[in-house]
Amino acid sequence: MRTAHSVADVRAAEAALIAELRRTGPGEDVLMNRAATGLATACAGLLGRVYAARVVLLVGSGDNGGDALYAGAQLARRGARVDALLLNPDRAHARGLAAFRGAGGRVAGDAEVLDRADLVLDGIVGIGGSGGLRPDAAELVLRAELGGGLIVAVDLPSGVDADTGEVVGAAVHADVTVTFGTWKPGLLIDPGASHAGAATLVDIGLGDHLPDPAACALQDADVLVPFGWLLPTADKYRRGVVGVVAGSKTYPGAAVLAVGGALRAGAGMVRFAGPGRVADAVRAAWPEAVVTDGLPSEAGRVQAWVVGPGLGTDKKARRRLAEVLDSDVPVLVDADGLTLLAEAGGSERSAPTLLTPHAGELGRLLQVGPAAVEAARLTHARRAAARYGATVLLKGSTTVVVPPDGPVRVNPTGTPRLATAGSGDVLAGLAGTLLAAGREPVDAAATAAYLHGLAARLAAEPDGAEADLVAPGPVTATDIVAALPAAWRHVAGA
Ligand SMILES: NC(=O)C1=CN([C@@H]2O[C@H](COP(=O)(O)OP(=O)(O)OC[C@H]3O[C@@H](n4cnc5c(N)ncnc54)[C@H](O)[C@@H]3O)[C@@H](O)[C@H]2O)[C@@H](O)CC1
Ligand SMILES: Nc1ncnc2c1ncn2[C@@H]1O[C@H](COP(=O)(O)OP(=O)(O)O)[C@@H](O)[C@H]1O
Ligand SMILES: [K+]
Repeated sequence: MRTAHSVADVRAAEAALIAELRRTGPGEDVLMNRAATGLATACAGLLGRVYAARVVLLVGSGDNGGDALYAGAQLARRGARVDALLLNPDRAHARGLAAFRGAGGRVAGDAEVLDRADLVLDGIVGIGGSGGLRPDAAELVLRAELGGGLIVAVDLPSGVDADTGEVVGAAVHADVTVTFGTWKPGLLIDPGASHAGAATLVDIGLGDHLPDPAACALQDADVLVPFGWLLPTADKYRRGVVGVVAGSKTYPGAAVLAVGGALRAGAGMVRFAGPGRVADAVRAAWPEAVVTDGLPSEAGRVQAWVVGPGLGTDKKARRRLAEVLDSDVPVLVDADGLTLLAEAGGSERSAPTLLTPHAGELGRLLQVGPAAVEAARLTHARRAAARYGATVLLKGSTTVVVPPDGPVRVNPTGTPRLATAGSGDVLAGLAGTLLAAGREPVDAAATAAYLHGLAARLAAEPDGAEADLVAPGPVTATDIVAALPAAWRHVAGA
């Protein structure tokens, strides 16, 4: 699990560690020196040959600039030609600047050095930042970007909000980000995540001083293949019976895709309830589904419901949604189900509810526009979780899962290949089965998003989940369903 901590928690952990270090001996700037050593090592790796390389530091007035200066000093000692552009010369980190000068680093009088740099270190602002870059900093960053050298962000790209990934105004687009002590949520969540480039973590010893994370991102090893599959005593009820209420005359495909996602998530049984023609389409595509063209209440007992994909918003759809929400089992509400839920202002339920909106649907749930949601994904997902007393999986360029309390999950397997009609229906079925198998909503949602992204990557490039962006060829929602077994095998290491 990749874990990220809030700025407040990072600061508290740093203070505790510094106090401990002071008791046992080492003096000033010891953490900053650890950070700078990790940073200089990463830069040396990127440069290949440090001797005679041209490095420029963009130095703000806080400790982030201090990191850059100490790292610049180390590179200068190894023979790099290092120039520092001080945004606020009177307030640059004094000891860092002295070390930098002592190592042969130079303070540049002109931004021209950016035009010829092999590598630019962005030490303008780190976790102490607020808002976008100030105009003078933004001008230098633009020049650095045009200069064509590699841009390495110190701790996080300046202008990105460390706690949320929000970017208000200008921000650095880094090729690489070297972050210290722990991940920051803003490096995992868009738009911040797309400013970070390839991000790496340098350990500075905060370990024991860090509390529970604010956000986590699953990795392969965290996705547990349901044990029930392997038990000789497994039966279809123990593996999970999921009910799917989806599709309409206009959108029969949504039902077919949601049922496909549910089946390929390993359901013991998928029960489907939908109107005649939709039921026929589901029967034809998935003979293994147990289909009724009656109401959800006539479908038989299930351990979780999925309601909403392609459902429509007419009177019949309302009735179906109401029946499902009245049940005492976990319910996943998606798509048209969310539009109806937004109209109703919510629903009182005894069992957990999982909402899976995209930005437009989340906007409807909160009466704000989709652009506002995209710009502040975590903030809005949190608001919806609180308002609706539900776990919220917000889809899009970074899928985030917000439980009513506890750490947020951020999905690392997402790929723009998923942005194809019907792929959300597959995700709904997939997450619904995991709910039916007894997973907590946050776990069901995060695991489903992880497998969904992985399946899209594997559909594009069966030989490697990592290669998805370079592999040619489009991926359809049906391809994602077909690749789900390969995604399970991938996480199981088979
Ligand atoms: N505290 C510690 O022990 C450690 C801190 N470290 C570094 O210290 C950083 C935090 O340092 P600080 O708390 O001094 O804060 P920062 O250096 O992140 O930023 C504070 C300074 O930036 C200015 N500023 C704020 N928003 C700005 C914006 N949008 N545009 C331009 N300037 C802006 C502020 O006026 C202030 O002078 C971390 O990100 C990390 O790089 C590391 O050295 C590890 C150890
Ligand atoms: N830019 C993107 N990067 C990664 N994933 C994306 C991107 N855009 C959309 N997705 C994913 O694609 C899926 C689309 O779902 P949704 O919007 O519900 O579409 P539909 O209703 O057509 O099925 C979601 O899983 C979402 O997270
Ligand atoms: K920075």
